[in-house]
Amino acid sequence: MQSSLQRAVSQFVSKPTRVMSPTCVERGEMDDGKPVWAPHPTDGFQLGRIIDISADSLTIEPLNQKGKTFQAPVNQVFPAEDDVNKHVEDNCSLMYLNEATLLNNVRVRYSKDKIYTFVANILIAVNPYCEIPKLYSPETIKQYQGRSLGTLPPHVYAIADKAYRDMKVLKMSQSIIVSGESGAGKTENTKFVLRYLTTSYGTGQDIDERIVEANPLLEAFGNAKTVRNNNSSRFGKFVEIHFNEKNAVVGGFVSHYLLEKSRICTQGQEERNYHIFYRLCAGAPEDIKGKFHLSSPEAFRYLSRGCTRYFSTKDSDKLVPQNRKSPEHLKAGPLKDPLLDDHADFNRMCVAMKKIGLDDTEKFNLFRVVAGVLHLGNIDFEEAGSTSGGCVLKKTCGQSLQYCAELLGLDEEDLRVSLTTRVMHTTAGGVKGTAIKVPLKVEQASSARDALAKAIYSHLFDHEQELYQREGLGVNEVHYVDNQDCIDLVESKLVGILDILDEENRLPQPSDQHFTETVHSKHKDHFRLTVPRKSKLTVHRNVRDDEGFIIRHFAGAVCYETTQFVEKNNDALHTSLASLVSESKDKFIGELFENSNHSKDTKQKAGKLSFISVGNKFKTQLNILLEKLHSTGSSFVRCVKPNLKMVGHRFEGAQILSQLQCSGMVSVLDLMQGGFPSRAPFHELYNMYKQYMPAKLTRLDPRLFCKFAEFDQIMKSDPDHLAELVKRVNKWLICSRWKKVQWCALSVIKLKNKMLYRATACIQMQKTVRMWLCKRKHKPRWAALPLVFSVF
Ligand SMILES: Nc1ncnc2c1ncn2[C@@H]1O[C@H](COP(=O)(O)OP(=O)(O)OP(=O)(O)O)[C@@H](O)[C@H]1O
Repeated sequence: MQSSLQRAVSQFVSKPTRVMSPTCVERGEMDDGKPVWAPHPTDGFQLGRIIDISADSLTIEPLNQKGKTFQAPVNQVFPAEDDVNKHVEDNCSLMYLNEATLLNNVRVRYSKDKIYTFVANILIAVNPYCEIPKLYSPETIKQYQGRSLGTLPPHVYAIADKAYRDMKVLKMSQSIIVSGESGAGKTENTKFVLRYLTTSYGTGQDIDERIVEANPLLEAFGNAKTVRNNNSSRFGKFVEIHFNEKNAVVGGFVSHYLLEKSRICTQGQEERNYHIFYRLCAGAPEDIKGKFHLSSPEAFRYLSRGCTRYFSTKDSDKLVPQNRKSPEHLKAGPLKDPLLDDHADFNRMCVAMKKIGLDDTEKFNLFRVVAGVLHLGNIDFEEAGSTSGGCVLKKTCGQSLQYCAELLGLDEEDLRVSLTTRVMHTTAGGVKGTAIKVPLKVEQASSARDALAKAIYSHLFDHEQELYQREGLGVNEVHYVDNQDCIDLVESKLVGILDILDEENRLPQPSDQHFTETVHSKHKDHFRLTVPRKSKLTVHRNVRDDEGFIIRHFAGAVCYETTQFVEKNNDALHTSLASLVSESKDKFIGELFENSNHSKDTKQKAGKLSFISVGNKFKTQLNILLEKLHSTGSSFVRCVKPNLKMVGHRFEGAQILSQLQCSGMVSVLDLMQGGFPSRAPFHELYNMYKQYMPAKLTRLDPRLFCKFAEFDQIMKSDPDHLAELVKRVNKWLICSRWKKVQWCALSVIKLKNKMLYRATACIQMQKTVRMWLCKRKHKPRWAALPLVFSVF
């Protein structure tokens, strides 16, 4: 491998001949018969030869299909490397930097189980969907400690170590931003970063363990199977690791934002609710199962409408009693995933709970509430048949009501009444403030039940987090960012989609259709917003204009179907239910709702079903996250999902290419066109790094100082290599000075020769001019001489 010093020197001094984004045609390379990368519908790019060119397209003959040709736009054809099977650790060391060579490099590396690739200091991580031997072993962790980027093969550990060293040296907090689509590997890579930092730079105390162990519990309550990812995190996460003045890990801070609450009550047919529900059903010991009246997922409305199969292996499937399996599971068998196993994960989760300091009672309480939510979902309503227009509980639901009340510590009758009526306080006429009970219709009671389930579960989710805080791991809430004009469309005051939605929620009779129509009418000419029928996809074209809208995001167009938007935007729980749970005689449930806004708000605004905007919460959280990120240095990991089938060793080029484009990697390559991976004024770099350089080097002029090396390599935090590096830099400096001296001597000689030449030329010119002047002066006399001679 080329040493990084050499890389740095070649980058700044001799400037490698790189050919960048201009197409091969623009550079006149088309007629030398070299292979080029041309678009391919599924592979992203294919190798071919240019046969002909027209004004804006090229005729390409694929290398593997001689005689067949196709047309490709000029700007989508790129030069290929001479050896297309060659791969490099840092994509920037390729001769041609373009999206096709990037995709090919990532492809070749992926085929050799090299899932990580650098593009300068950004790490691309392709999800292998299988275990790669030794990739994350303790030995590998050791190898990366204190080693600079580029000295070892690309790895998420290298990024973690760089962030750690930057924090140590620059005395500034660092962020590692891990991005990618669902299932691309963000959670896994974040876990590896945590494991790396706590293993390498922990204090050896159990706080390190707790930071890592916090994950299984968070995942159990916040992750679910979706069609795109078996273990999809349905909440945003911002994990902080705190270091003391000796740069050792002393604590952590897990921030989360907006759990997907709708999943608690409904899921798509092939999706599941949160893992915890299935783990409890599959793995709970018989005594817990009995106490919490658990059975198969099929028996619970909140689980039965989605996929009811467990994740298990051949062996663990035998450990799950038959009566806990749904007919669907018995028929189709278990779901398979190398990292998921509901039965075993239940036990793993119990161990993790113990490790983070939860005792048996706390564990029992968590499970009890989860079971309570399941039984709550089974409560059903029917019309009362009286003139009140209200509803009553279905007779068959008596047991669910009893179990639910028992598990949540509520009075059975109170729960029944609170689910079927709403308390209103009179504001006019009669005695002001008199409470009256308004009967609820079947749909209203069902919505109230679901709202209660969501509120209980999300409070439970927040309450885990509080436990971490108590144990030295904290919580707060944040959100994520997108590009500016889209953000304005969504966020701006009054006309932004979120504000339009809030406005709709405040109407006496809000509706999803009216909200959608308002969005379209307020943004009729907005470039980023359009109606579903203009979509390229048939499935979107079937959506009516008042049922959705399309936003053209940077990453591509997304069709938002607006059914349930109004409902999802309201976090409020009606008064009677909110006070019912907050006054539960069960201490644990009481605590869950103790400091909740619901109880405060609903008391204050009694009389109306208050509105708590989910969208607004989102905005606030986003700003908090942005502020945090602004105050830190950043490193980036771009995760890539290799295929939609979620299997190993399958590289679907076209969709990987689109992920690389959307993650900005292609733009990064364009940025590198000049050969400089990053840009900073010379004096800033000089000031930042001079204290870590030997005195000999700091005396140099900032411009020269900045020329000679990759500073990261010379940082104090790389002590093993510092002496060697300084030696090399010195050598380079001597060489470069010697070259300068040689150049100076040559220049002086050249100048002397030039001066001599000019002096001779001057004399020659003087001679010529003088002779000419003389001749002119004496010409009359000289001309008269023959006449005088002829007279004599
Ligand atoms: N480095 C890896 N090695 C082995 N398997 C991996 C790796 N990264 C991801 N996976 C597999 O891919 C699955 C999805 O990864 P992960 O949950 O990290 O995706 P994600 O980007 O966090 O998705 P979401 O946004 O839906 O939460 C994992 O459950 C695991 O099976």
